[in-house]
Amino acid sequence: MVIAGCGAVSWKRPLLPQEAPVATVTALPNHVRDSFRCEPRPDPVPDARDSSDVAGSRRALVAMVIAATGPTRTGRAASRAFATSAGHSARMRSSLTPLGPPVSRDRIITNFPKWYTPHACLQLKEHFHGQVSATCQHRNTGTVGLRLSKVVVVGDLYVGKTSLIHRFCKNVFDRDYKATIGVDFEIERFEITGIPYSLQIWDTAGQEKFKCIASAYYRGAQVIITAFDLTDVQTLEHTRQWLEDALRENEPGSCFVFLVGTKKDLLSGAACEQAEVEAVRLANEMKAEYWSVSAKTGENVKAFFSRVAALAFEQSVLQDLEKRNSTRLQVGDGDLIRMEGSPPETQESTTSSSLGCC
Ligand SMILES: Nc1nc2c(ncn2[C@@H]2O[C@H](COP(=O)(O)OP(=O)(O)OP(=O)(O)O)[C@@H](O)[C@H]2O)c(=O)[nH]1
Repeated sequence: MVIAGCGAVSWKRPLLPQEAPVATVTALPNHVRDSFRCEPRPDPVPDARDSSDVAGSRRALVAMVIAATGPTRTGRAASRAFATSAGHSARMRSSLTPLGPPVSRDRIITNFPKWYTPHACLQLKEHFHGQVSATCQHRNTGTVGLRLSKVVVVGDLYVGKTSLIHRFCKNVFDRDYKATIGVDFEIERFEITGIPYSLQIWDTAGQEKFKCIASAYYRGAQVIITAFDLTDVQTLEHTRQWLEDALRENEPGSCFVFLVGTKKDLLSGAACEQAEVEAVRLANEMKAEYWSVSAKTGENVKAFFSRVAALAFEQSVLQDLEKRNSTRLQVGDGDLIRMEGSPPETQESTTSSSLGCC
């Protein structure tokens, strides 16, 4: 937040749940500013996996608004909002194009990325599920390649959520702290076993006063990342509450959960090990996968997000296959296609042949 003089404050207006990143507004009139204060929860967030076109057009609109208002705004937050949104619209265009430009080489995943520690990981296996590999080989992944998986990053203020996302998405690190106001997001495109796949990574504000805005964006998450600062044990303790809040907005069992210790560069070997023991214990309680990372040095950042993308992708393909199979079974087993007067054997053979031909 940047003080612009005379009590005027440069704001990044909190996103409406259906919106993309937003213009920074300088010197908001009080009645407008009041309307941004914490209100009852806004409309439900549309599932990110189904709303890319809506978000894309809104994002383009927002970018235009920002372009129009840009010169009147001051402060770092303003330029950051502009840069971010412009980046979004460019990136979004390509993510909406099914056969868009190839992704950069370091976003291509061919082998299942490994866990950080086997003591707190969601899956020990080192290969994609057999069915997933076969489906991808035949390019038969249905709509998975066109979808976005929503990833929500939560945790106390100052733990390094924004820095982690920016290191991965933009390969930058900023030592100056700029609080996130409300939410922001990035879209990252991958190619996983030959199939295009995108993550929509939501950065939420850790400050208590913005929590009610941020929590409106938890819904529809396929992945929840709870971040804490490895040098501040209190932030680890608070992850339990952050996770509870995020899970409350989602279907039970529908999210992958990660616990991420940040600022690994600030700890020596022994101190880091000690902090990790505590974190792994909590990760197991939370049924989360644990990672230690450093946004400053970049250590483990790419490996971590690759793991997130692979797990989310595999789950999306499996869900898609399951949906297709259950649709076939419903058609095959339903009364609608039962042939009146057919003997039971004929009915059965009708059912199996209808399964085989779909
Ligand atoms: N040394 C070191 N500093 C870091 C690292 N990650 C973040 N920081 C610093 O920690 C401070 C807070 O980082 P942010 O990424 O803005 O924290 P945040 O969790 O997004 O904070 P909120 O937006 O308020 O929720 C900044 O000054 C960063 O430069 C890291 O890996 N190593």
